[in-house]
Amino acid sequence: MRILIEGRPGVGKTTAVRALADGLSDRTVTGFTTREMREGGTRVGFVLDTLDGRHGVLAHVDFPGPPRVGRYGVDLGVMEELALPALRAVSSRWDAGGGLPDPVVLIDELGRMELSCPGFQDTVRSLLEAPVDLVATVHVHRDPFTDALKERDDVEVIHLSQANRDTLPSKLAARLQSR
Ligand SMILES: Nc1ncnc2c1ncn2[C@@H]1O[C@H](COP(=O)(O)OP(=O)(O)OP(=O)(O)O)[C@@H](O)[C@H]1O
Repeated sequence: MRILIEGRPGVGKTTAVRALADGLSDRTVTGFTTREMREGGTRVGFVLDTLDGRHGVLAHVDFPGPPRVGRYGVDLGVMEELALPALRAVSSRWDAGGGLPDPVVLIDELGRMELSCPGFQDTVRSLLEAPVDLVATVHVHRDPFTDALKERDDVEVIHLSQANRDTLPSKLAARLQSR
């Protein structure tokens, strides 16, 4: 199953992915979420949390970059050292055996900062060709990488809104648990 959860900024994508992860007790869940970092009411950056409890500052107004995305410098080391290992943990299953059993990969999100890491784009492409279930959040605006994913026949796009954000995680969990 390959699912993209598409939603506008702040609609509840991270909250939905965390709720989905909590609902997948029968599956091995791996991946990451990203959340805002605030100081005195102002957003100063983004923190990346892996689903196995590691975290790092992915982007910050004080980081020089490169790359820079908007006001933020991105620390690609956080993608390479935290995000990519969390995603590649499943890959040994088809490359060499011995990877995670019955994995579901959760990615929050396929955003501009994350996609500024070339290795991340490659890893997502590999995951889409692999025998793993994948659920990723994605922004609504146009972008060549995410537009191509949304157009694939084997990818289901679900639009997240205030109307379905409370019920979607348990519905998706039920679909993924029963596989
Ligand atoms: N189902 C919900 N019910 C009530 N509040 C919610 C719900 N989902 C999210 N929120 C609130 O909305 C805010 C944004 O949520 P969240 O960070 O999950 O959104 P997001 O789409 O991931 O945002 P971003 O685009 O910044 O990544 C948070 O304050 C969160 O508590």
